[in-house]
Amino acid sequence: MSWQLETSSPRGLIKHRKLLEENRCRFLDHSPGLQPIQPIVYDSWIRCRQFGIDPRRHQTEDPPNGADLENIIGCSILHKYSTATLNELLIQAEKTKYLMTLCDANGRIIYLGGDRQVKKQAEKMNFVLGSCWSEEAIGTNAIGTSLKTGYPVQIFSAEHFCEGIHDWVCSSSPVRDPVTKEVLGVIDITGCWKEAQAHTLGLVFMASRVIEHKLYEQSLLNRLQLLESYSSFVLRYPQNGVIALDAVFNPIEANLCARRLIHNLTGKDLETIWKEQTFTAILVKLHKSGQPQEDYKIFIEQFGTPCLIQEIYRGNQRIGSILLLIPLDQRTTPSRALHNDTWTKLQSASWSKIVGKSSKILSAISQCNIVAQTNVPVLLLGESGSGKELFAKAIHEISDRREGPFVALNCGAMPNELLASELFGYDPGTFTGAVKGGRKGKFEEAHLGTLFLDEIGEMPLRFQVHLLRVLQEREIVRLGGSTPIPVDVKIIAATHHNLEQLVNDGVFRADFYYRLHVVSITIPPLRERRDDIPLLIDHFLEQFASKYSKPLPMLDPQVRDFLINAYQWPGNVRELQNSLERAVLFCLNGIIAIEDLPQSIQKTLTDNSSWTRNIVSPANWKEFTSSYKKEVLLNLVKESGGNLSATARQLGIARTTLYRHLEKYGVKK
Ligand SMILES: Nc1ncnc2c1ncn2[C@@H]1O[C@H](COP(=O)(O)OP(=O)(O)OP(=O)(O)O)[C@@H](O)[C@H]1O
Repeated sequence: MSWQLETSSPRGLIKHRKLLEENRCRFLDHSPGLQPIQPIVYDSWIRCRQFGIDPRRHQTEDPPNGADLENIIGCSILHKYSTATLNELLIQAEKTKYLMTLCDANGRIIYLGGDRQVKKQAEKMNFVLGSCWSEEAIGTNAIGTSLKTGYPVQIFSAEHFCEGIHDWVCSSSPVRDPVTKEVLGVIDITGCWKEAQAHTLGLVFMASRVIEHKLYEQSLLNRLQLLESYSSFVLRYPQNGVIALDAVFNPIEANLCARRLIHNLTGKDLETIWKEQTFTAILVKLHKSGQPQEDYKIFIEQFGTPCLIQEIYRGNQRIGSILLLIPLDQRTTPSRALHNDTWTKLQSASWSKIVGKSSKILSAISQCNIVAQTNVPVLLLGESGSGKELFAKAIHEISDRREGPFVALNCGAMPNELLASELFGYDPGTFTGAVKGGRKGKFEEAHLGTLFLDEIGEMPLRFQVHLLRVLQEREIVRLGGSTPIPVDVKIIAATHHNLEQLVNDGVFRADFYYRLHVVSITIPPLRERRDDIPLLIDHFLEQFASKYSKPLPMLDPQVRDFLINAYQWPGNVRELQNSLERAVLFCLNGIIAIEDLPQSIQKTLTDNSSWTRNIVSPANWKEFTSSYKKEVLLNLVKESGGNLSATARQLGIARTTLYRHLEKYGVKK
């Protein structure tokens, strides 16, 4: 039988169909009439004819060499975020004698797993890591056809265009980019045709959905990081136009300065001019033609002003860029600044008062950078002494209200009867003994600025409704008065309580909670960001040495290790600050010993065995410094009576790893 004829025309296809009929085609079993072949297969065969593929082929081309392949896989974002899901599914695939693959947008296999025997058989058609399964390479097959059409497909036995693949059934589903919707690759399950199951297609479809969801989560994180960079630019270059562009150069955010500048120069708004002038395409072309650089200068004629582009990366993935428009009168300044900067640590002067470099504190700072640009209420959550007020002040200082007042009120420290007059003020003659001309309340004092309401969880229930009304109507009425006074105030509230719990307990109004909770930012307790402790110690030692005109003292290394790695800091930064102030005052010979610290800390340190037991866990072992690790190892081995298995268990490490550690840190049994 001549294969040449079979696919050259629709008639030929019918002949091909005959071949299927003689061989194996489940579609014929069910519909012996007119539609024996899936239309998707029919269309694919026609394409294969056009590509000039020889239907007698038995295998696809060889994969690229090891290094090239490693490079392809290493650069694949799809691979990075799919492997965990595929590994889970692989268990099922292996049991049912199937192979599971992930292919990139070119049809190249970048992940392959499954039953060893089946893998061996599949090698005959070059179904191996790195080989290409596009339609152009090997004709109709689920991987290539799914890529070509963008649909999930199952290709069964003789539906494959090439003879060498007729013993197989494969099911593939495309994975799309959650933002651009472009097909990034396909998930495929391949097995022997005799083991065919219609529901395999459902399985790959679900797998592709799960992976798309993971990619979506990542795209949200990318977007968050891009907006953080954007906020840093806005803060750093308040006189410049700043535009955030996504990975394919679409504008997603722009400051007022950029919008005004573009409108003045072009008479159109940013989005319109961007579309009309096809800037996206121009920038993509420019990006592709140039050497990969972190930042570069371009001239956009339509804006009539030089621009700088800063590429933004998350790990090694380019997630977007920031476009900085430089007005003609300050052409050189930002450019010089751009090149001098490290770009990654863009913190304004206000943040420099907040000591810390842990990821948790940096993430809180970034969130504050974003909310500072808006007028929505902010709720700061965190234990007492963790720095909520410091953050509230910083938000105020970087917002465009910084010229206005920052007014703080501790709702917990205020007697209930005085709360109303403190917040809303009173008119003359309201109380006996009150100030004669009446008095402004905190809201009026904070007009055009920020009102920080500390310990909001302590606010009496019946009073919350008044505050809610002010938040909604943006005006107050003084006690004893009747004229509404408009107030333009940004509210930052703070609490160490779990407000949701208070709402459930009926002591906090749900409507007030939701009004405050538009944006909540958590300031983590000090024990959860131990990276910050050494910085804070050094900062406070310097601060108090200078305050009391003493030489900079040294902290006993063992005490320092204990404070950094083990102590739980229930009073957070305030406790650390107060402890070190006391220590600087009382220490002798310039060395701070354990006796110079408060009793509570001394007691925990001397009760050595209990803190070792309580504090050491598999989760925090990795965070300890080397000298402290030795200390911990010694204590644990001692406590366990030399039982190394028990010690390894407590640390969550293997016995062999424990031996290595004991040797490394010089602990002898
Ligand atoms: N990251 C930090 N860097 C430097 N000082 C800090 C930091 N965090 C807090 N502090 C200092 O610790 C002290 C306590 O901080 P702050 O008053 O802001 O905490 P708080 O969470 O508002 O406490 P409370 O809930 O008890 O009112 C302040 O003196 C503050 O300056």
